[in-house]
Amino acid sequence: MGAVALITTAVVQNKPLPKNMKYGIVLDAGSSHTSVYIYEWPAEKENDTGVVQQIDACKVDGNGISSYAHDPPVAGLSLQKCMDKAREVIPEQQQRETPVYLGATAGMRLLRLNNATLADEVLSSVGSTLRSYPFEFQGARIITGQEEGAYGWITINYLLGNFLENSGWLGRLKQSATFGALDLGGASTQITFVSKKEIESQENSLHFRLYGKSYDVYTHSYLCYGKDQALRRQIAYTIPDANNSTILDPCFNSGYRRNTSTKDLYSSPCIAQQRISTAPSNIEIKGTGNYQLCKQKVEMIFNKTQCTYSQCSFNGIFQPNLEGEFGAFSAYYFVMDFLKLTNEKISLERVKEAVKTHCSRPWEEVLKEFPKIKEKYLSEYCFSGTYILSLLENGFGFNSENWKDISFLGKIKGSDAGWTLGYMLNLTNMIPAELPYSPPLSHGSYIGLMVFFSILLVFIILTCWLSLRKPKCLQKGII
Ligand SMILES: Nc1ccn([C@@H]2O[C@H](COP(=O)(O)OP(=O)(O)O)[C@@H](O)[C@H]2O)c(=O)n1
Ligand SMILES: [Ca+2]
Repeated sequence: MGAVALITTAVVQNKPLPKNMKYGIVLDAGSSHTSVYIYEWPAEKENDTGVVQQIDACKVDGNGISSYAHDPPVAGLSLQKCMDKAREVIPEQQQRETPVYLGATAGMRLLRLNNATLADEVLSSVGSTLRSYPFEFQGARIITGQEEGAYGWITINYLLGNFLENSGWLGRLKQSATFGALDLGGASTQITFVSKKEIESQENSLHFRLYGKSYDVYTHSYLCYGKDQALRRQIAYTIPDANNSTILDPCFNSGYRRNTSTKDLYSSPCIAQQRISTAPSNIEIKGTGNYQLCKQKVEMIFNKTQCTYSQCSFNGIFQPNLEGEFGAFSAYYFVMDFLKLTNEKISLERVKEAVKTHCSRPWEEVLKEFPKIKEKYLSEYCFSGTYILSLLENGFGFNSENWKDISFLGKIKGSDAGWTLGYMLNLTNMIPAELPYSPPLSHGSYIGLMVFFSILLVFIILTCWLSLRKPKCLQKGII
């Protein structure tokens, strides 16, 4: 009876308390669109790694907030539908203590370069909408390219569980067990990885201490090298003169046609050096679908000639040798997923063949096969595939050898790969510099051991009792 009481007490007394969940909201105000992410984690475990999970993602209708520069109040209104949804997802009693962060990226960086006042107006418009909700508003700001790179790196390694793996004594012996992060947006692209070599330029160097381990990280954000801005630059290279308004473009499938206004094309600061005064006001782009020619045109935007460091990627930017494995996400994933090239066993040569084949397909055929995909996206996969290959190979220096080290990542354990999770983890101080104390036994193992020892105790008591009784019986028998 004593043993039964012991077991019951152990189980009842140590039953885990009902989970007290916490929530956080991050808005990723990208150049092409805004997404609202909702995260959830158990309050008592917030310093563990891998406990924060994305429970909802909502895509805001329309384009990115920078596209509302002509009418800033509408930028805030555009967020309402997704914020109303957040109010439905997060339990009412938790809403007041749920932080909301908005981080704007390269689209807003470009708007700020064009017109800082308009950029401020857009930010205050989205800020006042977010303040009108019952959450704890923590600010709406333009994050730096360095932050964007760093938080993307933190997100994927947190979700992959790499920090936990490195934190034990065995992990400390390992060289580089984190994944590098490759993020391709519409207006900028980031590359971030741990480097053993000296980082020669201060602005590309980050130092982190996470879960008791130090990381020296290289990062760079290339403004204007997101795929939408790169496409503009590629088109701007062949603007015809006033007498002729047609461009033959090898980066679009043959048979594809698109009209574009030069004013719109030239509105971006990324085209500053390519503007010509004699350009017609409207141009018609006609696709010719030729991968090789497209690649040649795309490569014109990488300047490989000047470098004041021991080595550079392009445009005179220092980059140490690539090290370890990489996770490529955002537009890298969307494009490669469409082209069915995310399987890591596919070699670089086969990827090139597949992009070449896609570029050579007539537009009519592509359109027939994918009637549900938005025409803007569908028409740009030839360019995007070619650009991704050029950026990775010609820009960052990947080759047939280390291509296998790139994994194209959409979601990791249910959460989107991107900078938002890392941003929230940092701002809520959820990643400790040192290893948090954790009891040597988990709840399950503790109960298991209690049960085991209780059974052992019963067994010992029974054995003793039997061995003490036996002689008495025998004695009785003799008598
Ligand atoms: N399903 C999707 C969604 C986005 N995208 C692209 O992914 C990119 C996302 O960039 P972004 O809006 O985050 O821009 P940045 O501010 O990060 O430069 C854009 O080029 C979109 O066109 C895509 O190719 N397929
Ligand atoms: Ca982005």
